[in-house]
Amino acid sequence: MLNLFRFRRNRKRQTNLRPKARKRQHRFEKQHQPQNPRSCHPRGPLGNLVFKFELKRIPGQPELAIREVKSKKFKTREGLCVDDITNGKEKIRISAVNTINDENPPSFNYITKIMYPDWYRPVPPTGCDCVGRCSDKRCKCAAKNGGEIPYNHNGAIVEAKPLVYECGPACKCPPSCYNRVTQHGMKIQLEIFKTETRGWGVRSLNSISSGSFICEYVGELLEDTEAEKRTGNDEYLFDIGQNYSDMGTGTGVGMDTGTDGFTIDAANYGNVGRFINHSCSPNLYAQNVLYDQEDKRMPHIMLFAAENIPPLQELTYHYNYAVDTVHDSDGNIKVKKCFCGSTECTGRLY
Ligand SMILES: C[S@@+](CC[C@H](N)C(=O)[O-])C[C@H]1O[C@@H](n2cnc3c(N)ncnc32)[C@H](O)[C@@H]1O
Repeated sequence: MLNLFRFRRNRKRQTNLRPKARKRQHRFEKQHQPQNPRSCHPRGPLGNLVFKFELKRIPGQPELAIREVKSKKFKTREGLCVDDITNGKEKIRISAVNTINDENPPSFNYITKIMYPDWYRPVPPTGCDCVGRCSDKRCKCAAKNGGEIPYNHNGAIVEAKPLVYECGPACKCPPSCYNRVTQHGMKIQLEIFKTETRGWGVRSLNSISSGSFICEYVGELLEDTEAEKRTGNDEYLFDIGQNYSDMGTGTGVGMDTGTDGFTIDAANYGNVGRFINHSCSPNLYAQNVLYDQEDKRMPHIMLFAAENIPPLQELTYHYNYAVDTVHDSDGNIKVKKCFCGSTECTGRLY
């Protein structure tokens, strides 16, 4: 009632105003119009209705992961058992968190680069001549990728490819070139955590957008014949040949290794990639990448986000085992149940 009264008084006063001032007055009145008593929504500065909502938690609804991460400082995080499993070897530290039991993560030698065999002599790839920035049309490396740089300007991979060629040491472009992504290493803050059923797993403290580079699968590079001798300890074997022949879709941790190929063993020497579990509905995929050498039989295995991933969701990829093809040292078929928990779970890892 009071508002209405003021409004009327202003209208009266308006008649004595000059045109410019009247316009201003009009605008003011429009913005501060009394509300329609039947409408419960206030009006904003432009006279539009403003709808306000209040979000209330359902009783018992769990806290959002993002809050859990942001509200607690690292040191006070529940279950924190190792501050940095990399011992300072990565640019970003990777913590280990165990809220299940008192176990610490298994010991292994943390490495950040693939360990090549003694006989290995890398053949450096030919580089591009792009002085300023690489572009789809002129860059020789883009040409190797089918005429386009496989990343966008945010560093996200555009699509999965059999093989991605990044610019390398012989290229004239600067380190900031957008065709250099995985070679700069991990950017996403990861942690390892103890799961109920699958040993240790990996998750991120931040949300991850689709196409982001997560980490490389690093370990000792072995010839398949050498890897086959490690059947008793095959939990961390990644068959590169399998990944390459599958045109970038398959992976193959612990796979039956074929001949004439290479395998990465991360059991004794490895990085955080060794802790990434299998899921039948994975949120990561393994991408072959070459940049520092030319041999297509041994590309780097780089893991990328296949979708947007919220904070603290476990990161997984598909190991791509063919069921009944994994054998123990006596030649018997090994059976391993899958506990990924996905609705699409096939029940068997191998
Ligand atoms: C590369 S390691 C992954 C890290 C492992 N969880 C650890 O604690 O070190 C692969 C092994 O993890 C376990 N694993 C991974 N994904 C699994 C799944 N979905 N179901 C059951 N076990 C799984 C299996 O023992 C498998 O051989």
